[in-house]
Amino acid sequence: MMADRLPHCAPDGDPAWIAGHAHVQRVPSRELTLFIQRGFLSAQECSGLIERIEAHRRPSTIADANGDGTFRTSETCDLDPSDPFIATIDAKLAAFAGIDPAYGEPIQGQRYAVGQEFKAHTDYFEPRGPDFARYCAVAGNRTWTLMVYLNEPAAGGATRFVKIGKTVQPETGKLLAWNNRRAPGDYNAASLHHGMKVRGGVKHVITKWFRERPWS
Ligand SMILES: O=C(O)CCC(=O)C(=O)O
Ligand SMILES: [Fe+2]
Repeated sequence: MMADRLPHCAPDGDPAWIAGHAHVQRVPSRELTLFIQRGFLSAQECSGLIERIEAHRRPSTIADANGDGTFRTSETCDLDPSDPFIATIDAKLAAFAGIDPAYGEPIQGQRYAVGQEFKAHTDYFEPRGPDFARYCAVAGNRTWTLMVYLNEPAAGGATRFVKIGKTVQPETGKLLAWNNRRAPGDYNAASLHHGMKVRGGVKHVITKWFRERPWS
C-alpha cells in the first residue's frame, strides 16, 4: 500500500502524508503535531552514522546566547552530504516528511556523554532574537524537525516535550517528526523540548531540519 503512494515533494510537511506511512504513530495532542516511527533506520544504518559522528564531533553551539554555559553540553557533527551513505539517509528523511530535499539543512549528528543534555528549547529561531537575521536571512526559519535515535544509552537521555507532557525514550532507529509551526509565520511554543541528561552510556541522534525556503 505504502510503496504504491506517489512520492510527495512539497515546500512544507503534510501531516496527512506522514500519517499515511505504515506503522507511524501520531502522539495525541491538540497543541503539537508529533509523529513517532519505530525502526525507521536499521541497526546497520545507525551504526554507520555513529561511526561518522564519533570521527567528526565538535562542541555543540546555540543561537541567542542565554548566559547559561550548561544549556547545551553535547557534541555535534556536520554529516557530509556528499557521502553516498549520508545522501541515502537524507533522501529517506525528506521522503518521509514529503518535503522537497532542497528545503533541508545538512543532517547533523548529536552525541551526549554521561551528564550531558540540551535543556528545554525550540528548534525554530526566535523572530525577535539577536541571531535571527544571521541564521534565517536566506532560507527562513525552521519548519519541521526530524530526529532519529541511533542507540539506547544505558540510562537517561529521553526527549521531553515539556508543554504537552510527552516523554520519548531513546530506541535504536526510532524517528520523531514534529511541526515547529502552527501555520506559516506562527511558531509553535508547544514544540519546546528537552534532550534530558544521559545517566549511563552515550546517546547518539541525528537531527534534520527543514526551512521555509530552499537551503541551497
Ligand atoms: O537529543 C535530544 O533528545 C534532543 C535533541 C534536540 O532537541 C536538538 O538537537 O535540537
Ligand atoms: Fe531540539
